[in-house]
Amino acid sequence: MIYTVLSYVSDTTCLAFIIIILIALYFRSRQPTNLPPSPGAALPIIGHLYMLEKNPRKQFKQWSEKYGDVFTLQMGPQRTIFVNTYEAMKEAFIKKGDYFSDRQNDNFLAKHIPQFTNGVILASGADWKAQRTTSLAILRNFGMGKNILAEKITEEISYFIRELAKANGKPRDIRYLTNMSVSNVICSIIFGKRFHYDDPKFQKQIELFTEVVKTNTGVLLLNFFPSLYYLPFDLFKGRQLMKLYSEVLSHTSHMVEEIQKSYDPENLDNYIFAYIDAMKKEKLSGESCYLSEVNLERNIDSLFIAGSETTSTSILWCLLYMLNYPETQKNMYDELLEHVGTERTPQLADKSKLTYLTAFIMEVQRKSSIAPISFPHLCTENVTLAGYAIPKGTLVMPNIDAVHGSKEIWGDPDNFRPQRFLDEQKRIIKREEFIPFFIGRRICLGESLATMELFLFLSTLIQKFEFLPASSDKVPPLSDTWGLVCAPEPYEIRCVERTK
Ligand code: HEM
Repeated sequence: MIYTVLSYVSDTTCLAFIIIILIALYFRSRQPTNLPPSPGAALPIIGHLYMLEKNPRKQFKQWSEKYGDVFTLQMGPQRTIFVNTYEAMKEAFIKKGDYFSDRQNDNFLAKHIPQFTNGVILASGADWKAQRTTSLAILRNFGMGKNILAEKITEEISYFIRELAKANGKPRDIRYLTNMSVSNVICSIIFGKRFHYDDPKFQKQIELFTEVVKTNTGVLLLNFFPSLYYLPFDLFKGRQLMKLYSEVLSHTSHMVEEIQKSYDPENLDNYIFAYIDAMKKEKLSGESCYLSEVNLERNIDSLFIAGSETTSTSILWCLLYMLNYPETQKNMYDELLEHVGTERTPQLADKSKLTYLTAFIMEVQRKSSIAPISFPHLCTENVTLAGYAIPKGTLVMPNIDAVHGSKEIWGDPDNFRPQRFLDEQKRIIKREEFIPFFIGRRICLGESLATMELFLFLSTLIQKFEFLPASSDKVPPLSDTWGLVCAPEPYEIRCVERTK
C-alpha cells in the first residue's frame, strides 16, 4: 500500500518532506536539554493549547505545585514559561531583571497596531524607562501616597456614596458605578478634573477601556496564530479589537487636544501639562528624545487600563468577601467606631490605627489575586532560571497566584484569615511574599495610589453603609471569571445606610 501511495508522490515532494524533517530534527537537537518541565506532550502546531480549560487558573496552580519553580507550556509556536515560586521570581525579575523585563513587541497586535508598543505598559528598553521615570515622577509630584491626592479621592468617594445611597438599600450590581468612581480618580490626575457619572464622553471612555481589557484576553490566541485573523466572520475577534483600538486612539487624542487648549506652563496641575513640560525640557537638553505626543497618549491609555479595572475589581472583591464573611464587616466597623467615629470621614492618617481593615484588604488581595499571572514578560537572552535553560524569545508569566496560594509560605492558604497579617499587638505584618503589585523593575507603577484608594474607599464605605446580600439566604459565591484581570462573577448587593 505504502509503495502505491509513494508511486504517486513526485521526487520533489519526497525531497521537500525529507528536508522539513531534517530541519525539524536539527532545531530540536539545538534546543537546550534542560528546559523547564511541561505537564504533557506538546502536539505539533498547537503545542499544549489543547490541555487548557476555559478558566485555566486551577490548572496553573496545580502544575505549579507539581513542577515547583518553573514549568513550560508550548502555546502554539510560542514557548511560554510560568515562574511559580517567590525564590524563582526574585531570581528572574530582580537578580536577572536585565533579561526578564521587556515586553513582546513583534506579536499580532503590535504588527496590526503600531502604537501598541508605545506607552508605559507595553514599551521596552530605553523608551519604557523614560516613560516610566517621567510618569512616576509626575504621579509622585501630584501626591501619590500623600494627602493632596487623598483629598481628591475622598471628594470622589463622597459622590460615589451619594449615588449608592440612591438605591435605598435595594439590591444593585455596583460594578459599573465603582469603575466610574475609580476612573474619576485617574481622570483628576490626568485631565485635572472629574466627570459627572452621566457625562456621555466619560461613559464612552469607561465603555472603551472596559471593553479593551475584556477583548484583549479573548484575542490572545491570535498572538500565537496570526493567520486566524483572516478567517471569515471575525471568529477570533481580531477585527473587533482593531476597531476598538482605533476608537480608543481617537478618543484619547481628542481628550488630549481639548485639555491642551488651556496649557499653562505656570500651572502644571494635571498629567498632560506636566508631561508636555517634561517633553519640552527633554528637547531643550538635546538628549535622546523618548517623550513624544504619541507616548503621552499611550501613557494615558496605560494608566486607565492598568489603574481602573484593577482597583475597582479589588473593591468588588472586598465587598464580596464581606458578604461571605459577615464577622469581618462587623470587626472593621467596630474598629472604625473606636478610632474614627461617625462624625468625620476616615483619612490616610487613620491607617496606622485601622489595622484590621488594612489586614482585611491585604487578605482579599492575596486570596483573589486579581492579576493571577501578572502580565507577559519577554526573555531577551539565553539564560538560566532555577537551574533550567530559558531560551531567548521565551514568554515569561509571573504566577502571582501560585505564590499567594503556597502552603510553604502561608500554611493554610485556602482559608480566608485577615489575622494572618496581624501580630499579637495588632500591628501589620509585612510579608515579602505578598506581591499583588508584582516585584522588580515592572512592579506596578500605581501601587501607592491603589493602596491609598483601597483604604479610603473601604473605610468610608464601611463607615457609611452596612453591606448585605440581595437576599439573606443567597450569598453570592466567591467565584471568579478568567482574564488579565480576574473579577468576581457579577453579583447584586444591598448598601444600607447606617444612619437610617
Ligand atoms: C489593586 C490595584 C492594582 C493591582 C492589583 C495592580 C497590579 C499590577 C501588576 C501585577 C503589575 C505588573 C505587571 C507586570 O508583570 O509587568 C502592574 C503594572 C502596572 N500598573 Fe498596576 N495594579 C493596580 C493598580 C494600578 C493603578 C491605580 C495604576 C495607575 C495609576 C497602575 C498602573 C500600572 C502600570 C502603568 C503598570 C505597568 C508598569 C510597567 O510595565 O512598567 N496600577 N500592576
